[in-house]
Amino acid sequence: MSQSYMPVRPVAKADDVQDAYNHHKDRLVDAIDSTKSILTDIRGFNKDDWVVRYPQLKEAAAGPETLRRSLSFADDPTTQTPVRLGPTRSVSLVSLDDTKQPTDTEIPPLSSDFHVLRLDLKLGSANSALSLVSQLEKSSIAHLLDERLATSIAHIDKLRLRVQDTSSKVLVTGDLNAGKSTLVNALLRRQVMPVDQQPCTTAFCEVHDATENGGVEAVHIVKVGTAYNPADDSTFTTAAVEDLEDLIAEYETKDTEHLLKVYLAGKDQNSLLSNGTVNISLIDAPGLNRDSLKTTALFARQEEIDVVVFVVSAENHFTLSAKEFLWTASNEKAYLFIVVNKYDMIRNKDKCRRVVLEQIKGLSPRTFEDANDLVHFVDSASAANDDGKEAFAFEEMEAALRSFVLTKRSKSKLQPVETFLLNLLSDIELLASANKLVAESEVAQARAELAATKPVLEKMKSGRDKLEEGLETVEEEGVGKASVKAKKVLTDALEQVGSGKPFGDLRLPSYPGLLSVWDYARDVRRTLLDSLDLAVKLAEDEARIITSDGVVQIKDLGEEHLPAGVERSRRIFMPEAMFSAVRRGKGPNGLKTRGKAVVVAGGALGLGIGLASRPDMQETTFLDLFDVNHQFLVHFGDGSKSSSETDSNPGALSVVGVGVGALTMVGGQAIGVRGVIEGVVRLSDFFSNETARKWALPVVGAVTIGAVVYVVLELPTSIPRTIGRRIKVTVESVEDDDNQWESQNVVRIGRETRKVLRLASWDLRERFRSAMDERGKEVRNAEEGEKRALKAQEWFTSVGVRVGEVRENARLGETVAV
Ligand SMILES: Nc1nc2c(ncn2[C@@H]2O[C@H](COP(=O)(O)OP(=O)(O)OP(=O)(O)O)[C@@H](O)[C@H]2O)c(=O)[nH]1
Repeated sequence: MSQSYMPVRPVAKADDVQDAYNHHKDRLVDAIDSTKSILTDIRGFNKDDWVVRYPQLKEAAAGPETLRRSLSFADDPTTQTPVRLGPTRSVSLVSLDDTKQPTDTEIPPLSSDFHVLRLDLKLGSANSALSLVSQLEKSSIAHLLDERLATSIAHIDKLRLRVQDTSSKVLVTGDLNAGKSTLVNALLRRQVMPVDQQPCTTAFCEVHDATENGGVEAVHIVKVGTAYNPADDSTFTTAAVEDLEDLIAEYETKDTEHLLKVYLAGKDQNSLLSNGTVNISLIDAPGLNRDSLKTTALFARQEEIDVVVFVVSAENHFTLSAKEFLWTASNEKAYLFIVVNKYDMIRNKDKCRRVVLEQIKGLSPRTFEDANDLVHFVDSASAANDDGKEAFAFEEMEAALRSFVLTKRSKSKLQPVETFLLNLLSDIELLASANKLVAESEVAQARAELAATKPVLEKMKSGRDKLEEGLETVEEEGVGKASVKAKKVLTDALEQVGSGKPFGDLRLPSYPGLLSVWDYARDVRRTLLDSLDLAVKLAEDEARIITSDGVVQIKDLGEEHLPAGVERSRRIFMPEAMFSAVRRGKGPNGLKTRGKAVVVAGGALGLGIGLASRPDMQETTFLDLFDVNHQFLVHFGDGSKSSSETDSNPGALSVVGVGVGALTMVGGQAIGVRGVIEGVVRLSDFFSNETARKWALPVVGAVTIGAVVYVVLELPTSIPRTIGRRIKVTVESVEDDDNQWESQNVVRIGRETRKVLRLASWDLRERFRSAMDERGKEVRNAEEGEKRALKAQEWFTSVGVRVGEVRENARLGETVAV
């Protein structure tokens, strides 16, 4: 008697397996949901908050530093950071402790590369791939990663469906006439499949619960070449369950394989189909022979076939076809469930068992290793009727099959999902911990940047008003000084010219004699006009010096207020360009200059607006020689200047005036109005006297000659005085004060000074403003960067925690007890 017949509470064991399976399944579904939510969150974070970096780990050399890896990122493969790889593939920076020899438990069991989230960045040859990777930007890698995350989420959804799928298919196959249909019927607790001593099963009969067909018992004959859909009756023809035997007999004569879907109602609660956890459908396959072998092998390979039950007759052992099938199937499915049927017919059961097991050992070693659970010796024919040890053996086999289905499902459906989840979670952990390191280093970097830029910005902010004040002061002081200086120089010059003296180092021409008096007057006029122009030039030169000084002060202000690293103004102040005209067109040589500016220096003179260049000022008139009107006014002055003075013609009174003037000046000094009146009275007395009248003519003639002589002799000194006075009067006689020569020049010099200083100030202000804007932007960026990196640091830490929780809650990685 075999030990397999010993009672081992098979049903209780099957229940345990079922419970374990259900727990395993539920935990996996939870883990799948949590992992999916983490992946979705990473996608969202990658999209909205942080460009997730894709880490690459390189193995360190073996030896005491086994735990060390170097971490780099796909977008920057050249920068490598030494890291320590934790047991769950979380990475952390290498610390001093890591120099110690790692213990066995610390050695990371997982490889350092990604499993699920691996990006296929290596395109083309190794060299070009390297250059490609280095060219990939952070964002494009993040995009690739996002796609990979999306694929993983889609895959996870499929896994969830697979884990929750309760349908399971058990293919019953074996040698011809081995009792497959009898076994299926016994498992169904109903005579459904035709049983005959002759080989009779010619079609694949897939038995389902009638609930899958709306509770209706029926046989669906699936049309060859169509995808079966129970809801679409164009994909099958229907027959009654009772007619199954006839149908199968009918197919016996035909060559093509058929698939029959058999829906059964009112199934036995204890049958294999009512598993409670999975809906098992039994497929009764045709007996194996040369013709059916290939088809059945192909059928068994289908993914939805969870378990292959191989039925062998204890009487015949394995045929060649059976061996071939078992060999192929065991290579693919590893474990097979073998039912040695018709065991009742065997007398020497031990020998039979030994021989059969020996054969199984050769054909499917792993099935042999688990023979107690996977190889069963039964009598299917009497299982239902018998309640003795045959029935017990059958029951045990049934329970074992149920457990095996679940165990197989655990291995074929749950285990791969669990492995996938474990890999995915450790990928997430690697991704999160590496990004956490990046975030940490970015926090540090942002803080370092802030430490460098914030004080500079603060200093600029607090110095802004001071700079503004300084620039205003320089401008106002410069303009003030230049104006005051100009006013003084011009006033002095005008005073001097007004008294007939030239200014500066200019000299009056020497008197060439009476014959050239006209030329003399012209030259004197020119010299005196040049004097005023010279004064203007001097005032301009002073303004240039003052402006240069101001420009230097502005430069100093720039040095004081502009932060290091900001480019200083490249403008070079050219004092000679002040008060200059920019002429375009013709160069000094008369050639056309293309758009090149020619600076004509020399202020008012250079601009052609000097007094000496004004034709109206150059004109020499008779009045430059004898300003009789002036003489008269000096001696009989009405106390006010007359604007008509310059253009009045000499009349009789003027002539008298000249004479009187001459008279009065004979003595070398003016005798005053009273003296003149007295003289006139005496003259009238004199002319009323006879004798006097006789003498009058020669006396008057002598006096006139004397006067003329005097005037002529005085010309070298009187002409400069006269011309100077006239020039002074002319430049001062403009009605509008602002247009007066002096004030006009003072204003012009002040304006030009202001223009230069303002330009320099504007330049500095602009530099200061843009530097401040830039520093402000840098500070803002660093602050935002710090905030973002801090958030990322926190977020990736939480991802690590969540991954740990998922792993722990689902008890992933623990061996599932079945
Ligand atoms: N004594 C005994 N006879 C059995 C047993 N199982 C099946 N038989 C008989 O063996 C014959 C063949 O049984 P089937 O169930 O038709 O065999 P099968 O493997 O389905 O045959 P095909 O599908 O036609 O290859 C029938 O006469 C059964 O009564 C068993 O365990 N003990």
